[in-house]
Amino acid sequence: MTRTPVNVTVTGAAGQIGYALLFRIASGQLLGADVPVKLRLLEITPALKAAEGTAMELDDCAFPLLQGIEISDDPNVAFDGTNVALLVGARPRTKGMERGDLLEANGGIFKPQGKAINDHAADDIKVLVVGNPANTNALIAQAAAPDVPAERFTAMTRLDHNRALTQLAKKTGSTVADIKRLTIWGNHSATQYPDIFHATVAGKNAAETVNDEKWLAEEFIPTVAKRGAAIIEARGASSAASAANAAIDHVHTWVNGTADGDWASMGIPSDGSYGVPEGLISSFPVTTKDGKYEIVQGLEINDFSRSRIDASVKELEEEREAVRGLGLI
Ligand SMILES: NC(=O)c1ccc[n+]([C@@H]2O[C@H](COP(=O)([O-])OP(=O)(O)OC[C@H]3O[C@@H](n4cnc5c(N)ncnc54)[C@H](O)[C@@H]3O)[C@@H](O)[C@H]2O)c1
Ligand SMILES: O=C(O)C[C@H](O)C(=O)O
Repeated sequence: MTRTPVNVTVTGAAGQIGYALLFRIASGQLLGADVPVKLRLLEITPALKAAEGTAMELDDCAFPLLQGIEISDDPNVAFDGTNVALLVGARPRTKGMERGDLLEANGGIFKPQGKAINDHAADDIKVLVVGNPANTNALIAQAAAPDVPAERFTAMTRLDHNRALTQLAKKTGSTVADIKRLTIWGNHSATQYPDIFHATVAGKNAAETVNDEKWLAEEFIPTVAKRGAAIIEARGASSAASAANAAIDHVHTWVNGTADGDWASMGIPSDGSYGVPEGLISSFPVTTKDGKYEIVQGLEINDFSRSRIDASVKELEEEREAVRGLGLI
């Protein structure tokens, strides 16, 4: 194998998403079956032993593409020379915690990580934020990394995208492979807007195929937007394997490109497209090629979609104001 290994850092590596993610990265599913990787696991000090246990299991898989594992509780070490950073570890909301407290606690994680990325990561660094609130955590990390191009900081809405694909496939009696051009707009939260007006099912417009606005408004959108809470209710823990799968999809698509005639959803810094204020990290339809993404332009946004996109964007603006008020950006 002659290729230089790609350094991939995973934060929160001893957590449940970390456990579902690391083996897939090491097996080549993140970047490609011919791309060797070196893993850097970042954890808080009390979780280092658990991360070591995961590293032992990774060793025991004898993955041909895995060329090294380093474990650290220091972001300056974990992000040194890294090419792909998956920021998974975050502070969950606990009982009695207000939203402001949650944002502040996560600021204490994502600000130093952003700075460490700024100071130590490789020039081609790509960052995916998974830890919630993902869009605003990405904004915090980005603000702490002024030397890294802003567009390298992204937030995960691919799980929402995948959830929407399956719900639409079930409704239309098709398979997810039949569906193209679905979009998640806005925040990775209950205000997100899964949009099927530009989607196609087996080549036909999805909204026309469904032809059921009541289902769209009262079943599809709430099912997708509240799926995270439904999983927590059912499992007693938040989604892990499906979140890890979406992280794999997000980075794989970013690096390897979207298929002709299709697009994906990514939380990315807005350039002002579709009336989303510049700089907000909001989900858009994107095509990707050669490791770069572009927002799909020229989509007609009807009134039904407009009000829902605006509501989610408003929430993102409020989160941005809150972290600005806390001096985090
Ligand atoms: N964007 C999405 O679609 C999506 C989906 C599912 C879950 N999530 C979020 O992903 C995050 C992780 O979920 P999980 O189930 O793996 O949680 P988890 O609690 O099982 O694991 C989190 C890990 O992060 C570690 N951690 C905490 N602070 C850290 C720091 N400063 N540096 C490094 N590691 C740190 C913890 O020690 C823990 O091992 C949560 O915020 C969750 O809400 C997002
Ligand atoms: O961790 C959560 O709050 C839910 C998660 O973001 C999900 O969408 O499954």
